[in-house]
Amino acid sequence: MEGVDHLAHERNKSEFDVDAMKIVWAGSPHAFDVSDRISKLVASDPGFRKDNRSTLSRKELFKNTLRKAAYAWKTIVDLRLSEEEAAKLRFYVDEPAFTDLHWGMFIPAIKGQGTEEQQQKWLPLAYKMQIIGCYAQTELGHGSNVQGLETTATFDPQTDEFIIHSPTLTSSKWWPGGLGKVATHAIAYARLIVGGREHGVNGFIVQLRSLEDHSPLLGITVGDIGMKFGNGAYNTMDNGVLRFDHVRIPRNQMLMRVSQVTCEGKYKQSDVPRQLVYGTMVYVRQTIVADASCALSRAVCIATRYSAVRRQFGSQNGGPETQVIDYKTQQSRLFPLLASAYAFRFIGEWLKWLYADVTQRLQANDFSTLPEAHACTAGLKSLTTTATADGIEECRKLCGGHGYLCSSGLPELFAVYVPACTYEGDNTVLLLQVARFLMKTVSQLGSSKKPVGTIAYMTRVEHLMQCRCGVQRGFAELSVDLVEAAVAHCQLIVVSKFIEKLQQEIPGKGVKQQLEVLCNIYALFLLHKHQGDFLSTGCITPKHAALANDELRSLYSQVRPNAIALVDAFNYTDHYLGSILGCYDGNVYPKLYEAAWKDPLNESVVPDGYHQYIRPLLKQEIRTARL
Ligand SMILES: CC/C=C\C/C=C\C/C=C\C/C=C\C=C\C(=O)SCCNC(=O)CCNC(=O)[C@H](O)C(C)(C)COP(=O)(O)OP(=O)(O)OC[C@H]1O[C@@H](n2cnc3c(N)ncnc32)[C@H](O)[C@@H]1OP(=O)(O)O
Ligand SMILES: Cc1cc2nc3c(=O)[nH]c(=O)nc-3n(C[C@H](O)[C@H](O)[C@H](O)COP(=O)(O)OP(=O)(O)OC[C@H]3O[C@@H](n4cnc5c(N)ncnc54)[C@H](O)[C@@H]3O)c2cc1C
Repeated sequence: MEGVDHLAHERNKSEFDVDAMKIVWAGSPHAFDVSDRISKLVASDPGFRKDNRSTLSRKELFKNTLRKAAYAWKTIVDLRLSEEEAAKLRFYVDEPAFTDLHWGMFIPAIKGQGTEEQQQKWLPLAYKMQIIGCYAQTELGHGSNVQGLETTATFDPQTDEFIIHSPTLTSSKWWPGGLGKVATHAIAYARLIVGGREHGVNGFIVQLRSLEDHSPLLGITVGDIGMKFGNGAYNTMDNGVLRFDHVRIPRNQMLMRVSQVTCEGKYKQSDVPRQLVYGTMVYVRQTIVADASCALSRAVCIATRYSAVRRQFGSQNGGPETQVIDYKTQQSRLFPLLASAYAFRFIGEWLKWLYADVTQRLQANDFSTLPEAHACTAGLKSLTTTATADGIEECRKLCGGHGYLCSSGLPELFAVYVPACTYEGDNTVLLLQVARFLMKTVSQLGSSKKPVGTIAYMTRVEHLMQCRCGVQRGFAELSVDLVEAAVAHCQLIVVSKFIEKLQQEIPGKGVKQQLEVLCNIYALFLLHKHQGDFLSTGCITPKHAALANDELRSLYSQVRPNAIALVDAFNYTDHYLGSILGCYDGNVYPKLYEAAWKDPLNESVVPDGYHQYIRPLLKQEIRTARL
C-alpha cells in the first residue's frame, strides 16, 4: 500500500545514527544542506521529469534535453543559486548535456591555460552563457595519443592570426560533447606551427557558430556523430564531428599560459612544464573519481533495497520466504560494492585536496608534486571507473530479471556510465602512465636502497629491464604486469586513505564503527580476490588467507543489519534514483505492475501489425514453397 514503509523493519535494525552518516557522506553539514535542498527542489519540479526518456526518439530526446537545460538555467537565474547550488542542480537533473562540457571542461580550460587577460575576456561571457563552449581535442584518428593530433594552427605574421585547418579526414575533431548541435565556441587542440617549425599541441579558442542565427561560420563543417550505446542514455548529448577549412582566428585566441607566440612570430615556452596543456584533463579526472562514488552508490542503493524486498525460496511451514539479502552469496557480491561506494567517496575527497594542493603550488611555480598528481588522477580515475562500471552491471544481476527492466533504473545508469572507462583517457592508457611513474620512482631510489614491501617485485623488474635491450623494450614487454602493478599501487592508496579517514574525528553514534567495518570489507575483499599474488610473493601465508576469508564472512554478518541504513545515508530521492526496485518505501510490486501498463505498447490491446502480419499467419493464409 502507498504510504507504508515496507522497509521499516530493516531501518529499525540500524545500529548507527543515519543522519550523522548522511553528513559524512555529503562531506559536511553545509554540503548536506545544499544537496538535500537542491535534490528535493529538482524532484518536486515536473519540468525535470525523466521517467519518459526511453520512449522518446533521438530528436525528441535531444529537444527535451535542450528544454531541460534552458529550464535549469532559468531556475538557477530566477532563484539566484550559487555556483555550488547550480552545480548540484545540474547533477540532480541527471541528464548528460552540453552544459557538462561548458561548465566541466570549456571554462576550466580557460581558467587553467588562459592568461589573466584571456580569462578576463572569455570567462564573463561563458559564466553568463552568452557563449556555449566545448572541449575539442579528440580526432577521428587520434584520442589517446594527444601528440598525434593532426589539426594544425599555423601563425600568419602578416595578419597576426592563426589559420586552423583539418588537413586529413582523420584530423576531423570527433567525439567532443556539446559540439554536434549546440556549442558556439570550442577550445580546439592543434599542432602549433610558427615560421615553418612545429611546437607541439596547444589549445585555441575558435568560434564555430554565429551568435545571431547559430549557423556554422565560414570554413566550419560541424554535426553530430550519431547514435551511441543504449536507448536514451548518452544520446541526450550531441557528441560532434568538426572540420576546419583554413579558419582564421586572432593570435590572442591561442591559450597562452603555457606557451606564447608574439606578434613578431616568436615562439616562447614559459618556464612551466608543457604538460600543463593537459591540465583540464587532470582536473576532470579527479572529478570523475567523485562521480564514480555517486554512480556506484546509486546502483548499490537500488540493489540493496531490492535485495531486502525480494524473497525467494526458504519458506518454513508456510511462513515467508527468505529475503535474498540474507543469502551469503548475495552478501558476498553486494557488500563489497557497498564498501567500494564509501571507499571511492573518501578517495574522491582526498584527490580533490591533492588537486587543490598541486594547483596552489603551480601558482607559485612549484611543480614538485605534478608527477604525483598526474599519476594519482590517472590511476584512480581508471581504477574507480572500471570498478564502478563492473559494479553497476553486478547490481543489475543482483536484482534478477527485474534488474533488466528500464524501470529498475539500472540499464540506463549502466549505459550512461560505462563510457567513463574511456573518456578523459582510456583506462589502460592511464594505468600505463602510472606504471611509467612507478618505474621512474623505483629507478630513482638509487642503487644502494632496494625497494621493499609491495614494490619489492619492482627491483626484479628494474633489473630485467636494465639487462634487457633498453628500458623502453622492457617496459613494453612487461606492460601487462606493470598495469597490474599500477592497479595495486592505486588500491594501496584507496585503502590507505580510507584508513586515514577513520583516524579523523567522526561524530554520530556507531558511525565510525560502521565505516571501520566497510573499510575492512574493502581491504579483505581485495586480499581475497588477489590472494594468489599475495601468497606467491610471500606477503601472506595460506593461514592468513583462511583467516581473512573467515573475517570477511563475519564482517558481512556485521554489516547486514545496517545495510538499508547505510544506503539511506546517500540521501537519494526516488526521483534521482529513477528506480522502482530502489524506491524508498520498498513498495516494489504494485509499482512495477502499474508501470508496465504505461508502456506505449499497451496503448492498444491488439498491437499495430496484427492484422497485417499475425492474423494471416494464424489463419494459414501465408503459403510457402515448402508446404
Ligand atoms: C565538475 C565537472 C563536471 C563534469 C565534468 C565534465 C565532463 C566529464 C564528464 C564526462 C566526460 C565528457 C567528456 C570527455 C572529455 C574527454 O574525453 S577530453 C579528451 C580526453 N583525452 C585524453 O585523456 C587523452 C589521453 N592521453 C593523454 O593524456 C596523453 O596523450 C598521455 C597518454 C599522457 C601521453 O602524453 P604525452 O605523449 O605527451 O606524454 P608522455 O610522453 O607519455 O609523457 C611525457 C611526460 O609527461 C608526463 N605527463 C603526461 N601527462 C601529464 C599530465 N596530464 N600532467 C602532468 N604530467 C604529465 C608523463 O608522466 C611523462 O613524465 P616523465 O616520465 O617524467 O617524462
Ligand atoms: C561518451 C564520450 C564522450 C567524449 N567526450 C569527449 C570530449 O568532450 N572531448 C574530447 O576531446 N574527447 C571526448 N571523447 C573522446 C575520448 O577522450 C577518447 O575516446 C579517449 O581518450 C580514448 O581515446 P581513443 O578513442 O583514441 O582510444 P584508443 O587509444 O584508440 O583505444 C583503443 C584501444 O587501444 C589501446 N591502446 C591505445 N594506446 C595504447 C598504448 N600505448 N599501449 C597499450 N594499449 C593502447 C587502448 O587501451 C584501447 O584498448 C569522448 C569519448 C566518449 C566515449
